[in-house]
Amino acid sequence: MSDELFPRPAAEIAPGAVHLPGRLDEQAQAALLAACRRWALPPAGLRTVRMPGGGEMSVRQLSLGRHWYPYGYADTVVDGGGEPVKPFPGWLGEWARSAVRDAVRVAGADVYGTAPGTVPYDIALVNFYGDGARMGMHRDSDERSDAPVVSFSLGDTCVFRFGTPEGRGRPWRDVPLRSGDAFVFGGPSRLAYHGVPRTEPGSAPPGLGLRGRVNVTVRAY
Ligand SMILES: O=C(O)CCC(=O)C(=O)O
Ligand SMILES: [Fe+2]
Repeated sequence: MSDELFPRPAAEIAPGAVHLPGRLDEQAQAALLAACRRWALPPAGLRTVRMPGGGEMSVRQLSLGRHWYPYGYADTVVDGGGEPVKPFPGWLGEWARSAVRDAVRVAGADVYGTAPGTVPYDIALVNFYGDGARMGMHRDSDERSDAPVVSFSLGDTCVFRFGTPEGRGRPWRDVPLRSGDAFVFGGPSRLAYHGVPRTEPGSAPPGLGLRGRVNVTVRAY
């Protein structure tokens, strides 16, 4: 990005886990945020997720293509009002495939198996982090597909903690994700534990007009 003091290079954080800084330019960030604001409206809009143990996630969420609930996918908001989930937009799948093609340039042609750029992405989870929201260490393991997960970040910078498939503890790496960054994890890291221990309130680019952080993770079922 043009306002970087030092350029942040693309980096492989763990085998098959690639940070792509500045993947979305200002215009693409604004377009994705505008779409998130439309998707956040009811029906099947932004909601507070209740965990089976009775607690609530501090991150508010919505789904596209398939509705995620703890722990599975459904066609309707089965743990809420029962509405059909909003469709997954084809352009978002194209953005994800394009990020995977870039990740392959960093991590190597074989890391995600064959033809990573042709993955039929059909699900997105949109996460909204207000001040103080966080996401505990978890694996994205409710999908049947082993296609790489692609995440796009908007707004406040966060610390993205990326560990191993073996357990939620160390070793892990803490990667700052800024507005416009993408992060791709697949291959040997597809089921790695990851989470967001904190965001930096007020760190969003001033021009974006967002207080908080939005993350969009694109997945194949
Ligand atoms: O907010 C993030 O960067 C990560 C989100 C995440 O891990 C998820 O939605 O499963
Ligand atoms: Fe996740």
